[in-house]
Amino acid sequence: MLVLSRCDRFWRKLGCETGGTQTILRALSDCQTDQLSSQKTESSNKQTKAKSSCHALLDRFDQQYSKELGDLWASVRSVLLEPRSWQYGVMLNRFCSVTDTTQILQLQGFSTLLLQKGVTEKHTLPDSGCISECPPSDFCCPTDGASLVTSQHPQSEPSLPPLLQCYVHPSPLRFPSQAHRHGQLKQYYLLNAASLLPVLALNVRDGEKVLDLCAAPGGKALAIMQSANPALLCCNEPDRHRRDRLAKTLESFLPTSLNSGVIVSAEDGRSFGQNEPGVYDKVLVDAPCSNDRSWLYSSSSQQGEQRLRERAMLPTLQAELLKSALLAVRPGGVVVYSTCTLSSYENCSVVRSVLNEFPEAELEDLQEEIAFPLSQYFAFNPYATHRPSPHEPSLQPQRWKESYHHPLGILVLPQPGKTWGPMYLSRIRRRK
Ligand SMILES: C[S@@+](CC[C@H](N)C(=O)[O-])C[C@H]1O[C@@H](n2cnc3c(N)ncnc32)[C@H](O)[C@@H]1O
Repeated sequence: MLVLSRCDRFWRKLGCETGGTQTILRALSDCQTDQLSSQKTESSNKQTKAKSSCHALLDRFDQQYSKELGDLWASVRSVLLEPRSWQYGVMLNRFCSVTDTTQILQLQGFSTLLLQKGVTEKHTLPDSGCISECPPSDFCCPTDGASLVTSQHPQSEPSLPPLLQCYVHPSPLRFPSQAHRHGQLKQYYLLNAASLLPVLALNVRDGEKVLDLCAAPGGKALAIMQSANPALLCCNEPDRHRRDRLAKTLESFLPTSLNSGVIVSAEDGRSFGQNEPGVYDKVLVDAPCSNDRSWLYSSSSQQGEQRLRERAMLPTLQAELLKSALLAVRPGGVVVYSTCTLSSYENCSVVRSVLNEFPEAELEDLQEEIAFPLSQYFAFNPYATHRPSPHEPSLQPQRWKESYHHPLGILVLPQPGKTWGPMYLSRIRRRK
């Protein structure tokens, strides 16, 4: 397996020279040679480098998730306990040239995962008048260099066709992260591809006002900006250090010409709805949660115990954030609630309690829009991809509220070969 992160030379070339496919291919070939020679050392170090999981958390997960997921827990558990099997997604930045990166990704066997509206539509690029019929791998006008927005000119016209592009690899090949370079936009963002699903469910349209209530470090805010041109994206994060990270992420990926439309705020999300009632068309609540993947690798047993104590408090905070979001969204607008835990206490129980308190809130189905079309890439909870037979009455939204066992959303379950997730998402519309 080729692990590119070990190949500094290659990435130095990519970062500095940003061009010339030949240069990149030469560097790639150097990299492969280096990689082969390092494989022996790597396998001999395998034992010492393995992360160790926290017993207290694993015990708790075993107790809870074997009940909640039944037989599926064994395979989810095997993925969570094997970080070397984890896949990584590479989300491209539409605000700079990604042609070289795209070529490298394709050479490495990556393929596009998510193609959003407009991918095969004809787009007129305002600068050049050039009409490009965009293939999945290249959104820029292929023949007209003038219309290419490059990383050397990061402040160029941002009104490119919205297109959320994420590349994934069938094996756990990790693409290296890009260093921050002053005055240059980054070409891609590494993420768990399941993180894009809440953004797809939010389905932001050009000109909408959007609130990302819990925004740091900013991955989903970036994905929103890749997928549409909102009139306003307010990224809220109360934690100072995390807010600094968020600001840095936004600065590294978005041209300054977008600064007036993308703002950072520092409120406690629980009071946002009261302070700005009915202002937003769409609100994302990517809630603080017990992040199963990373919590499992807590640095000490004390940290693990501490997290278990925090875990008990999370559902109350999450419900307050979701209620606040429902106040902040306009009548007819949409709220997406998401977490990266498998825990039903932080997922459907939170959604259920808020739906019960908000008669004007209506649960929306994500099966047709997300789970069915994307089940080739992601493993969902069985309910999400269950198609009722003609004789089986399908559950109507009203009945979902009453059905205790319905997950009230969809859950991405890490599985061997589809290691994305955990990611829970639920979409709620505020009635007019
Ligand atoms: C799961 S992370 C968000 C990840 C982010 N959406 C992304 O995609 O990069 C949850 C965030 O919620 C923030 N948070 C915690 N308490 C909050 C509160 N009361 N109001 C708003 N955000 C809060 C945390 O500091 C954390 O940064």
